Amino acid sequence: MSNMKLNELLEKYPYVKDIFDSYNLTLENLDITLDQFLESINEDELQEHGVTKNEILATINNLIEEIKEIEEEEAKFNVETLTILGGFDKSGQKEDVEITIKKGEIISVVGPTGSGKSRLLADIEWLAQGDTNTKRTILINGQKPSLDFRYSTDKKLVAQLSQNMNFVVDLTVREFITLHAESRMVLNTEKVVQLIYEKANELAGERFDFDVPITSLSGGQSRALMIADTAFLSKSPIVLIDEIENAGINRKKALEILVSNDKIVIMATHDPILALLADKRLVINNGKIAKIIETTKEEKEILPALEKIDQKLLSIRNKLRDGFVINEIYMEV
Ligand SMILES: Nc1ncnc2c1ncn2[C@@H]1O[C@H](COP(=O)(O)OP(=O)(O)OP(=O)(O)O)[C@@H](O)[C@H]1O
Repeated sequence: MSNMKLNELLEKYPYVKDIFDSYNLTLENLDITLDQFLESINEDELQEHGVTKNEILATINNLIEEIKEIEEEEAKFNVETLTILGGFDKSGQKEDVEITIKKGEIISVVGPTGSGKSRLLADIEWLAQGDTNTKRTILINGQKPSLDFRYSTDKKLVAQLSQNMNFVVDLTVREFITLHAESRMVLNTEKVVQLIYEKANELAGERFDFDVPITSLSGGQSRALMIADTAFLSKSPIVLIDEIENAGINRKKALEILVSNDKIVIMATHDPILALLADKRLVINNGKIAKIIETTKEEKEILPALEKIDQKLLSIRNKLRDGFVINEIYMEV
């Protein structure tokens, strides 16, 4: 380590810069080794900070060890595919499916109320191994996953945005996001915190302040916050979304920020727009995946028309909310 040039060291481990900054050490020439740099530091300068060269070196080594451990953990996190092996429907009939979802795909889950959409998401979240009421099995990269992921609170393979988000901790919005960003060791915490706050407000119907307690947020605002938080801070490669449409938030924007090339997004929905935004939809009936439909080109083409109808409905809803009487102008679709 001490033989590494500063520019290589900082490129590989940018956090090391924070250690130098904390001792007010200016890095002028990055083309020298860490050893040479430490040798060049004035002893008096170090005494001011009550630290020795060896202690600085040890701090750097510890930090790098921690980063390596995090990177090894993250490698276990790489999900190329997720496979659902069918179990049994509500009547005990075999669910004859095997579906493999690839990284970068968006899948919607549709079906009547009570048909088993949330159950499918729960099976995925639990990484079911024939041990839920559906008897489904979930494989990751074609294999049985480590079930440690079930109980891990910080290293979750699956991030779940469920229908009800109730906060119980006594933190402000700013404190909540900052705490999470710090635990994720993101660079530029302040910037990320600001970004999440802004995005959450874009998604939420009504704006909320940075310094309000999270317990005072409305259902829609809480979900908007969790969506933005998941989008920018969660490393989970699989994101499950359960009925985003009921929260009164901007659904399309929410999906835009959640979807990224290296994630699998699976959402249960009653909303035709969200359903058609997906690459494929799983149709659930009586507790089983009854059909797997690839979204057709024609279906994608009718999306703008559907969005127009949706906008119209939204504006009528807002007029009603604001106490207006609806007249013919608003009824023209
Ligand atoms: N294959 C199955 N075998 C046994 N029970 C099942 C199966 N699939 C779903 N269920 C059960 O059926 C009930 C309704 O399922 P679920 O809540 O998932 O429906 P849903 O489609 O999400 O409904 P909604 O649209 O109202 O949210 C749950 O109790 C669930 O555990």
